[in-house]
Amino acid sequence: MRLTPLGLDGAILIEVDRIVDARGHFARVFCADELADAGLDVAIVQSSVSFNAKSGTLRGMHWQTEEHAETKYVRCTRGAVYDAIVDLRPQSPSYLRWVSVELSADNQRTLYIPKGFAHGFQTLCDDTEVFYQMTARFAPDAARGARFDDPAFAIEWPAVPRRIMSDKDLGYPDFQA
Ligand SMILES: Cc1cn([C@H]2C[C@H](O)[C@@H](COP(=O)(O)OP(=O)(O)O[C@H]3O[C@@H](C)C(=O)[C@@H](O)[C@H]3O)O2)c(=O)[nH]c1=O
Repeated sequence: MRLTPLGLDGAILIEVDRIVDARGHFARVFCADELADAGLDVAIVQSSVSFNAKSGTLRGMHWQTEEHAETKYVRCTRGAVYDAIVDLRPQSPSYLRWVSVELSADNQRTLYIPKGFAHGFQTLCDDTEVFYQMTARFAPDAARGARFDDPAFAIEWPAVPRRIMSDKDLGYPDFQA
């Protein structure tokens, strides 16, 4: 695996090294020992799948507060997404900055998102599946969100003819820094 820092403190892009043969290829996408040696949090307690029927579906921006804060490993296992994260840790050198990466079934990348970040994605094609693993269990009372177009972050999203979003995600008030 190859680990590349993304410019926001602690956020990392994990890429695979493919071992190719006549059948196709093999690649490791997660190794607790190797990732822990690199300083990553590997204490995964839940994994979830998000299926998105239509291109232009946007979920986010989401996080959990305080003791429920979660590190996430995010992969796209079918189709492709534009994935965006925002550093919401006030003490961080990258506070309120965002980055995006394209994750797809083809590129087999994993986005490592530390605790204290908001996370969201927009699908780039129909029938897209996102698989993600977390180090904290889902805690609805600790779940928080910010609007994808919040001016405090000004994330640049790919243009789409129509964005498909939940009412919850459309309704967050402006983020209060
Ligand atoms: C996230 C989550 C939701 N749910 C339920 C709550 C609700 O009834 C239904 C759909 O929830 P949501 O609308 O919040 O799902 P969704 O918008 O897909 O939420 C996800 O968005 C991405 C961007 C993330 O980063 C994830 O951590 C998660 O917050 O599933 C669970 O039971 N467990 C979970 O872990």
